[in-house]
Formats: sequence, C-alpha cells, structure tokens
Amino acid sequence: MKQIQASELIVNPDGSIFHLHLKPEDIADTIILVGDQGRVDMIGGFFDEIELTRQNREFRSITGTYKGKRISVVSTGIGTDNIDIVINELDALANIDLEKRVVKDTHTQLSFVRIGTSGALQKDIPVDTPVISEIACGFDGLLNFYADRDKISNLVMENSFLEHMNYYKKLAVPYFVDADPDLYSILKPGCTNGITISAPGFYGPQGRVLRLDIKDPDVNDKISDFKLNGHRFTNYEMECSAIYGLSKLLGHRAVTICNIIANRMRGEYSKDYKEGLKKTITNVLDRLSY
Ligand SMILES: O=P(O)(O)O[C@H]1O[C@H](CO)[C@@H](O)[C@H]1O
Ligand SMILES: O=c1cc[nH]c(=O)[nH]1
Repeated sequence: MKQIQASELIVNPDGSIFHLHLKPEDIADTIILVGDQGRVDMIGGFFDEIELTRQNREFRSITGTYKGKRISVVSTGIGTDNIDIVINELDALANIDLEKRVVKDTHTQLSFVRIGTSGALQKDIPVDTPVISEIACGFDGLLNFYADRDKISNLVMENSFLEHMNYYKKLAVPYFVDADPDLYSILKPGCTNGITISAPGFYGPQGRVLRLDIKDPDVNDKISDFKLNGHRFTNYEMECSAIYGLSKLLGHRAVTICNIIANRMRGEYSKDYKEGLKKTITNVLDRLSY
C-alpha cells in the first residue's frame, strides 16, 4: 500500500489533521456543515450533550448527541476553496490511517448535511423559507481539478446550460452534481427543491452590482428562465457544489438545505433570518435523528 508523504497529508504533532485540528475519534459519521462559525454553537444549543469543541481559524467543530444520535457540526467558512479543505480532511480522518499514512482497507461512508443561507432566483420563493438543493451547479470550477469530474456530473444539463447562457469562455466551466437521493428524500418535506448555484463570490459572481459593472447584466434573468426536464434554478450560495462533487468522488453522501435570506428577483431581504434558520435547524436535526 502506497504511503502518503508528509507534505501531502499534513498531521499536527498531537496527531490531529492540519486545518481542522481534529483526530479520527473526534468525528461522528453524520456531519452538519455550516458556513458561519457562530452557527456551530447555535446548533450545539439544541444538543443533549456536547463531548468535544475545537477551533482552528474559521473551522469550529463540535461533536455531541441530539435525541441520542451522535452528530458533529463543522464550520467551513465561506467558499468552495474552504470546502476542498474540509471534505478532504474529514474524509482523511475517516478513511486514511494517519499514523501509517495509508488508505484504510475498509471504507467509512460519511453523511454531510449543509445548513446554510441563500439568495432566491425565483419570485415565488419567499424569504425565510428553506430550499433543498436537488442538484448543485458549481460556477466555482473546483471540481474541474479532479480526474473523475465528468463521471459524477450531469453533462447533459451542463451542455444545455452552456448553450442557454451563451457562457463566457473565460469563466470556469460549470458542473452539475446530484444530492444523495436518500438524504434528499429524508430532508425534502417542507422545502422548495431545485438547482442551487454555488458562486465563487457574493457580488459580481452572483450578478450583484454595487460600483462595478458585471460582464452579463442579464445573467440572473437568463438563469431563472432555464428549464430542463422539470428542473429550474432556485438559489445562489457558495459551497454546495463542491460538497456534492467531492462527496460523490470520495463515496460519501451529501445534501444541502439553505434558508432564503434574500429574494434577488424581488429585491427583498429577511427582517430576522436567524429565527427562520433555527426552525430549519431543528427540523433537520429531528429528521436526522428519527
Ligand atoms: O450562511 P452560510 O452557510 O455561510 O452560506 C452563505 O452565506 C455566505 C455568504 O454570505 C456564503 O457562505 C453562502 O454560501
Ligand atoms: O444572496 C445570497 C444570500 C446568502 N448567501 C449567498 O451566497 N447569497
């Protein structure tokens, strides 16, 4: 079995993984991912008990139990570049022997559930309601670096979207990846479903204009008009695509639910998004622990 070099898999002197500062025994098989480190303690506030709290940089982690089920919560910070770190390191904790530096013989499948905030791309999706990402669309380009990108993505939708948008050639080619079907059906009740775009920025890459003009001023109208086989775009956020893509490549399960805090087509913003988000969090925890 090939040993992974010290420069490629970085382990801290205490045996924890480089960025997350976690050891294999610290994580549960079910892991909730959130962007905001403050949301980790919000979710922990609903737990029966917390066995571990850890923080390094923007990566805050807890592990505890909710209604008897062991769950970890990890903050990713913003963006798919951080997701590359978080998913690869959580997978390494589960599937690589960190002392021997070899991939383990038996695979442990992790379940990732992202709970985030998001901007709606359809007029009929109200603020403070949850959207579940049936399909993720990555504008970020992260998955394009990995060898089996085409094997796990929906190339028919990709080509149809490129044509519909007359996609600007200097942007990263977008990729489309499905949610895990089992997690999706467990968490779908009560949510609007659709295609979620993960953008590599909050402003220009999501069609926002403050002082800088953007390449395509009609981008959001064109996106919201796109339809294929009954699927439509529902929302923008910044992490889902890489979570779905890397999870699928690594043999894990993933789903994303985001509360809508802004409706981009109506120009509306939530009055108190944290209240609605708490309801979505307890719904997700109840369904995961059932
Ligand atoms: O609330 P979180 O989980 O951070 O999600 C959304 O909010 C951030 C932007 O404000 C991005 O991370 C986006 O994906
Ligand atoms: O519009 C929004 C709202 C939250 N998060 C995003 O990425 N975009």
